[in-house]
Amino acid sequence: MAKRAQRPKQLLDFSASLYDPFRACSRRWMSARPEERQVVGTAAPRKKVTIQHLHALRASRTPITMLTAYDFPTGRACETHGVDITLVGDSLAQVCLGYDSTTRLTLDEMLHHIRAVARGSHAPLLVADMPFGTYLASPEDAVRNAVRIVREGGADAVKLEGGLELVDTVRRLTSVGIPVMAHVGLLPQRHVALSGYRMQGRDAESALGVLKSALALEEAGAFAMVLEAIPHALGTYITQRLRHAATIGIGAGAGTDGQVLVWDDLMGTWHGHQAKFVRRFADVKSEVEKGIRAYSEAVRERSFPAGAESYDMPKAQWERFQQLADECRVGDVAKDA
Ligand SMILES: Nc1nc(=O)c2c([nH]1)NC[C@@H]1CN(c3ccc(C(=O)N[C@@H](CCC(=O)O)C(=O)O)cc3)CN21
Ligand SMILES: CC(C)C(=O)C(=O)O
Ligand SMILES: [Mg+2]
Repeated sequence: MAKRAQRPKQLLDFSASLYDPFRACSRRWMSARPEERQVVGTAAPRKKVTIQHLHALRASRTPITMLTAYDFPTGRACETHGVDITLVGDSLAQVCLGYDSTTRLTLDEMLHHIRAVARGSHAPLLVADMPFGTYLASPEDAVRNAVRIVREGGADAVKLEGGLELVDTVRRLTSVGIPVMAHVGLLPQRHVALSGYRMQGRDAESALGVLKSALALEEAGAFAMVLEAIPHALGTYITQRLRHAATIGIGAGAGTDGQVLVWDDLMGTWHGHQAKFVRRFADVKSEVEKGIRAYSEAVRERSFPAGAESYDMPKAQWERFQQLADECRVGDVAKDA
């Protein structure tokens, strides 16, 4: 009895319900109508990740995994393989749409991709970047555009790049019930003003600037924040100074509450410049090459399709067809029509 009181009971309950697939499955089985059971099949459905769950993960020092997704299959992969937060990042401008900067992405383009991801990713918290220029003019403008991201896109929360200048906007969004993930440090949407994709907080003054932004954005209501390209000691320090907002690092060291990477960087399918913070966890690019090479070769040597990959016709029907076909003339076709 005394032993149990010492343990953070609530946190243990969270992790059990989140990660025990059998429990999640059996609960769904009990509540599902028969027609739903067919849809559910044998795969264990995951429980929805909430902001409360994320705070619990932070409190129990369980690292949070966030990964970008840009379409239905990548969204579904995040759902299937246990990612905590699916981010429809505006990096899609570069890695999916071929723009040279995230500043080129429109809200309508973003919405098109959020909707696709949302159809595949149900359990992870679904966060979407607000594209450049959709939250800067005024807090009202930000609310109007964030409402579209939630209502038309199906996102759970929005992410905004910026510091102190966004405090009013974050307060407005959270006050109307739109959860906000902040993004401080390197701000890719401002790469021109920053003279490139440069690490931030290298000297004491600029490090203090990042800390002030982080503290103010938490105070304004951000439930979490991305820390991008800052010294690892600063990433750890900010994480410790925040009272409840979860820090998700990308190039911010191992001391943050979680990590995020761009899908194509992780999979090894991004052909452009690779930042220092990227680790390739898979080599999908070479698999793609292998697949295309083998396919083209098989087509060119006529080994594809094989008999088993083609459709048969009963022999008698084929013989009858040949007779009919031999007698068939253009004039007959016109008469049929
Ligand atoms: N594929 C991809 N991955 C990303 O992480 C990403 C995108 N695209 N597009 C949007 C932004 C742009 N990002 C970037 C792009 C480049 C660096 C980069 O090369 N940084 C230098 C820092 C050098 C310095 O501090 O002087 C590096 O070497 O890491 C960092 C973040 C992050 N986002
Ligand atoms: C890299 C993450 C944090 C992002 O903002 C994006 O993918 O756009
Ligand atoms: Mg982004």
